[in-house]
Amino acid sequence: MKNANKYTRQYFLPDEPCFDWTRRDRLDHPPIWCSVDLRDGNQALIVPMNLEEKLAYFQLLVEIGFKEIEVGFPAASDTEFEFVRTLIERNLVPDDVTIQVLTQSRDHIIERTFEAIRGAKRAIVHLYNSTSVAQREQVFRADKDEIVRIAVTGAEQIRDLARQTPGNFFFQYSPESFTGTELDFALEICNAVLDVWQPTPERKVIINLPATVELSMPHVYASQIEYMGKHLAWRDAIVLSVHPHNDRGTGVAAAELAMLAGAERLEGTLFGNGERTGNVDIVTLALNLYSHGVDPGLDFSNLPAIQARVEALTKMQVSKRHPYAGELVFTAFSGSHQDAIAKGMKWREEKSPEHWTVPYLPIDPKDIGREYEGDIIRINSQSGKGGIGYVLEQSHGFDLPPKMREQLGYAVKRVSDREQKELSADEIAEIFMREFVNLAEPLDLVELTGTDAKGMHRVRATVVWQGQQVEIEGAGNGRLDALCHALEEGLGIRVANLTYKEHALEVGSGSRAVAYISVDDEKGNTHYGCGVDTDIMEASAKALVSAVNRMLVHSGEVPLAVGK
Ligand SMILES: CC(=O)SCCNC(=O)CCNC(=O)[C@H](O)C(C)(C)COP(=O)(O)OP(=O)(O)OC[C@H]1O[C@@H](n2cnc3c(N)ncnc32)[C@H](O)[C@@H]1OP(=O)(O)O
Ligand SMILES: CC(C)C(=O)C(=O)O
Repeated sequence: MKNANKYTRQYFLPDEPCFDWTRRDRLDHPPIWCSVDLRDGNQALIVPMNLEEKLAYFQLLVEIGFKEIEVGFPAASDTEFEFVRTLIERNLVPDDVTIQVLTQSRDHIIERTFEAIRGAKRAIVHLYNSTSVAQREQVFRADKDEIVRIAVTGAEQIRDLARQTPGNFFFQYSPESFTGTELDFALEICNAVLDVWQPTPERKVIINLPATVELSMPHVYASQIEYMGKHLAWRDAIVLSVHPHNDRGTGVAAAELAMLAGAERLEGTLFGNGERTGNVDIVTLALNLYSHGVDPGLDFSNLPAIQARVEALTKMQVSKRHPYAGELVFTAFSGSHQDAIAKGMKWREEKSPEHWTVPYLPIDPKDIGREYEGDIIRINSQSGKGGIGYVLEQSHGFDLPPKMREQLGYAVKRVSDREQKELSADEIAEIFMREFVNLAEPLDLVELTGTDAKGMHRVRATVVWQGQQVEIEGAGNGRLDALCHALEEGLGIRVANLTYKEHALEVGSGSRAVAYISVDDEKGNTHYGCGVDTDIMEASAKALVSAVNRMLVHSGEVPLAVGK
């Protein structure tokens, strides 16, 4: 990148240390949230929303719980104007919600704005003009006094029209491009506007300090906000507001640090829609607070539904990696993450159901309407036994012994790697059934009968072995032991170190039992099999035969001839 010297710093630092905010590590209450989706978000869309879409979006914002909503720039277009009139005339704004409208500091635009909000129960008139060095020089070609005059003239006109127009109006001023403005000039212009509006603690004015373009690292923005909070006049009659954008990808960090530095109000949008890289994302900010145990005062308990509505109305897509909302953000494909999540979920269930500390998952996906199944653990060739076993257990109810999970894990990874694809829970179950359950090759158990006498169990089994139907018999201190002896004595198949586990299969229709058996071959390698049947005795015999079949196939052992 040979042109780096083309760029220089465009932001300004306070001329005194403003780092009190660094001593705070946590936000303990939410800011006053103001959604600017219908204005800053809308003005950045390829096709801005129409009247019906804006009405539907407004309804969504109200449902989520926003109490301040910037509904548009009424002088921008007939749609914008009509929308504001519709909200007021159809009485669609709840009593506890204040709408906000944006205006430039130009006569006819301010007049049109007041026509739009005539009769509003509560409306904030938001005045802005650009104050940065770049905009003063290049866009307005005006000196500081002229820029202050633009702001003051607009503020006076707004003050006067508010007196003459029916409705209940509050005021907000933004020195647009604040982050590229010298801080003493930002103070001067805000104070000049405040002098016009004469706020009181009972009727405050909002001073909104936008990172119109994010020019610095977030700690610089925080220090700028702290400085303004310390030095603005009329301090007890001001609500200090921020409006971060995300040009450097640190909009959320900037907003959080600004709140540590004293910002009381925050303007942003759902999922960060907005000019260029977007406004700061309120969903992320709210859920970050939530993950620290603070109720954000906004309801995102059904985030997938909110996302679907926003995507349909804005025709914008939320990225698969978007914090909290993205399709993949609660998903682990990789083995060690899956293992830790599966163990963490179990630990929580047993030890601490009221607290959430599950590794790799900053919040409980269920709290925002996400599902565990299919959302958290997904399987591909990077996955491990823990995750694969977890998916099989959650989806199909098989609770495999740990060593057996390992064997299934390798079988599943092989398929995913070979086919280069993710495997669904049903595909994993299919591999499990095919490789481990009720196996009848090369040995097929056709029939098994048994008797008990004086603690001794005897079995007779009909099996198909090497293409022939054979009767075998054996005795032992249990049915499985007797069947092992029958296999050894009748077919020369020797098994050692048998382990056994069983449980009821609760997932799926009908009550079935499942048994897992492992046997060791002569080299000491362990082979697992599984049996499923309505009868537990049948299930365990099938599990043994399945384990033996896997041993025969995988150990490469040549069994003795029939009848030996
Ligand atoms: C950071 C932000 O997001 S700010 C909000 C930006 N949003 C929008 O612009 C969307 C809605 N805007 C619009 O529909 C149009 O721009 C309108 C209707 C407001 C104005 O339209 P027009 O007058 O046709 O054009 P335009 O916006 O180009 O006007 C630029 C003029 O306004 C001046 N101007 C721009 N902003 C302001 C302001 N806040 N206060 C006073 N004058 C301003 C410019 O200096 C320029 O002046 P000039 O004519 O002397 O050169
Ligand atoms: C009008 C202001 C607040 C704005 O949208 C911005 O600076 O980004």
